[in-house]
Amino acid sequence: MSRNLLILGAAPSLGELRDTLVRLEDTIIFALIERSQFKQNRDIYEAGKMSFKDGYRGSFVSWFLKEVECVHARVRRYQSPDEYPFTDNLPDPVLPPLDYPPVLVDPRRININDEIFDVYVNTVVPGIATEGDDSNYGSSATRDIECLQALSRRIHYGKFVAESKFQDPQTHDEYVKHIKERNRDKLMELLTNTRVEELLLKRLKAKAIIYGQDLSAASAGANGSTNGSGMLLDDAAAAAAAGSERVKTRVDFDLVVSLYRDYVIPLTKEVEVEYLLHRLDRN
Ligand SMILES: C=C(O[C@@H]1C=C(C(=O)O)C=C[C@H]1O)C(=O)O
Repeated sequence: MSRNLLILGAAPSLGELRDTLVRLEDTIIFALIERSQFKQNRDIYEAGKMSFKDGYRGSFVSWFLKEVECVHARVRRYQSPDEYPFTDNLPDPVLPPLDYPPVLVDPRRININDEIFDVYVNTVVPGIATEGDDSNYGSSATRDIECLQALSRRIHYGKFVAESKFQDPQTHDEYVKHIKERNRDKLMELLTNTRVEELLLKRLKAKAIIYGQDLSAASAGANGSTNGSGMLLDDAAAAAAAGSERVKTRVDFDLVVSLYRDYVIPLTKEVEVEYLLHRLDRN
C-alpha cells in the first residue's frame, strides 16, 4: 500500500495490506544483504565504547539512530501512522501537519521498537555478519538503521491488518467479545492465518536464495555464463527457484526465514493483539 493511500484516506483492504507486506520482504532482504557486507563490529552496539561531544552516553548506533530520526522528525516522518521512531523526545516538524484520516484507533500509539532493536542487535546482526571488526562503523550503522526502520515498519503494519480484520463484518462481533473479555489467546487465535504464514515463509526462502546469489561474479564460461559459485546462471536460477540448498548466497537464507518465523511474524501478531486490546478505549 503506498503512503498516498493513507493520505487519501481510503481504509486499505486486507489484500492491499498483504501486498505491502510482500513488498516489504524485498526491502528487508536487501537491507540485510547490504549489512552483511561488513563485520559485526560489536563495539558500535555497546554504550560507553565511544564518547560524544553532546554528552550522549549510549552506543554509537543508538546515537546515529537518534541523529537520523531527529532530522526525519523535522520533515514529519513520524506523523505518518505507519512510521514509528526508536528515539523519544523528537523535535517538532518544520512542515505543517498532513491531515491523515483516522484509519487507526490507536490511543496509546503502540510502539515495540525497543523489542525490535534488541532482537536485531542480539540475533540478526550475529546471524548475517561475520565476527570481527573492520572499522566500517558508519557504513555498518547506516545499514543497521535501514534494517531497523524496515523491520519496524513491517511489524507495526500489524495495526492496519488488525483494524482491517476488526472491521470485517464476518468477524467484528467476535473481536468485540474477545476485546471486552480481555482474552489475548482468543484474539491471537482469531487473527492468526496459518496458510498466509506458511506461504510467506516458502516465498521468503526462494527470494532470499534468488536475491542473495552473487551474480556480480557472473562470467561467460566455455559452456555458458556462471555465477559466483561457478553454477550456470540458468541452473542457479532453477536451483534457487526450487529452494535448493546448493546455491551459495550472500545472506544466510535460513536466517532470513527464521527471522520471520521466530520474530517478525510473532512481533507483528503481538502488535495486532495489543492494538485490538485497546481498540475500544476512549481516545
Ligand atoms: C499479517 C497478518 O496477520 C498475521 C500475521 C502474519 C505475518 O506477520 O506475516 C500473517 C498472517 C497472520 O497470522 C495477515 O493476516 O496477513
